[in-house]
Amino acid sequence: MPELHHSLHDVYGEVLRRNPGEHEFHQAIREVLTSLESVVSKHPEYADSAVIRRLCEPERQIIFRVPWVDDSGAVQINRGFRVQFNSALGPFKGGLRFHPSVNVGVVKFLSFEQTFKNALTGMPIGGGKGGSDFDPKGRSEAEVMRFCQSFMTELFRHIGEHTDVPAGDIGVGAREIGFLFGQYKRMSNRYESGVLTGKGLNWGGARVRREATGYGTVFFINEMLKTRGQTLDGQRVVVSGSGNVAIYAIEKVQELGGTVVACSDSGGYVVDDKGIDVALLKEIKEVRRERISEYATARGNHVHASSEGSIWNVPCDIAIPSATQNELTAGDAITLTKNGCRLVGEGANMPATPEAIGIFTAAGVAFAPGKAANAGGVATSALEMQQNASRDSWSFEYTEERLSVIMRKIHERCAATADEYGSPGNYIAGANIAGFVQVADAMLALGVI
Ligand SMILES: NC(=O)C1=CN([C@@H]2O[C@H](COP(=O)(O)OP(=O)(O)OC[C@H]3O[C@@H](n4cnc5c(N)ncnc54)[C@H](O)[C@@H]3O)[C@@H](O)[C@H]2O)C=CC1
Ligand SMILES: O=C(O)CCC(=O)C(=O)O
Repeated sequence: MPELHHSLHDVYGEVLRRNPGEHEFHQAIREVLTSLESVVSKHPEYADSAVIRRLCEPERQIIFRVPWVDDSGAVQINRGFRVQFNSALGPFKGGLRFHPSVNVGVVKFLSFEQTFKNALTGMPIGGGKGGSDFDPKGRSEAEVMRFCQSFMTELFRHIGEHTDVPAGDIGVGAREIGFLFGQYKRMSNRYESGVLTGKGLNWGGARVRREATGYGTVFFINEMLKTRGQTLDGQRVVVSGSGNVAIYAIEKVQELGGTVVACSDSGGYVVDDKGIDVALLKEIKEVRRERISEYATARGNHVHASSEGSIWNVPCDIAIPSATQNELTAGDAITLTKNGCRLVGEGANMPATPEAIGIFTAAGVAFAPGKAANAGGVATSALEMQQNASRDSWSFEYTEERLSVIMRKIHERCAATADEYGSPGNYIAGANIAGFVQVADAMLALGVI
């Protein structure tokens, strides 16, 4: 890991001291600060005005108790979080994650990343993220509903279409957004469509929001390939995860001529050399909510399922990690590179460890960071907010075209910024610097707040 310029080193020291044990948050901050070296040497005003220090401190952090009654009548207690990181560009915006690994450090890293990602979309949205250590796995629909109602009973006083607009993330899809929206409506006595995004199509949701993160990631990868004179046609692709992002990334890769040969869940992975059958995957994951091993059972003998080893052992040209943070390690990066992988696009938030990124960079593997590549989800959420504000509903084709233009512009902006700051082809530097400059300039204009 490179040494930081002394002013950035001091900022990082303060982050470590104030946020002990929050490793993912430290990791996300360190990556951005490393990219800012060239910015502070060109523009010392960012260091002078303490804007970088202010940007590393969330505006507000909310932690609350979520009590609920399970199907056996026992009282369960979970912890709820919402970190409202930065609202210089607009209302806080970002998803809710329900997973046992959720803690304040994870939510802080996600909301910090979200701030830059949202800036890159070019939409007027600030950064936030939230969630709970609630584990939806194995819970009945009635339990999930009671949990969501209790969670919103506290959250509702902190959100609003002009304040903070949550959406889904791991463990939170259209079903959970429905329960959350229902409780918000009941508590506030307002049909405030713009308070949550990812809603169902017949109650204020936007077409393409479900597909947007996965499709957007593939649009971004397609732009990267174009700069190399290539297309997705004939490429062998591995996508980790089998949730919202993964399913629609797989769908779009195959629509554009690539073959996705493997996907996974937290229990293992499947290899299907004929190409993942997306309709079957949707049936298993979205309808039946079953394990990925069921895919192999349903598909027949040519599909190999494994609960040992790593999905990254499967040879591919392109890897799209779309499950969770730090899922792709240095060892995985070495294997992927040896097996001929030439491009990695992050569908998830921070799925590659810093060591893995170092290995890809040294090997000349093109690398797209999540805050740029997966920004299509939140960008389409902003399109949902636009439709809600104007009481409108756009067609699938029109919305997908808007998404593809947004992703092309994000790609152009990251590439141009990387060139401008002396790191051509480095999308990490391009994304971090472009996002930072936009948020920092807005913060400077708003005074010391
Ligand atoms: N849903 C969205 O619009 C967006 C999501 N993301 C990010 O994409 C990633 C995936 O999110 P979603 O698809 O929405 O969630 P999801 O809950 O729909 O799917 C998550 C998938 O990851 C798998 N998974 C979780 N932990 C795992 C582990 N430790 N090892 C292997 N697999 C694991 C799950 O089994 C599931 O297949 C997350 O990092 C999320 O923050 C990023 C941008 C937008
Ligand atoms: O659509 C949104 O507001 C949330 C998307 C999200 O959580 C993310 O980009 O990581």
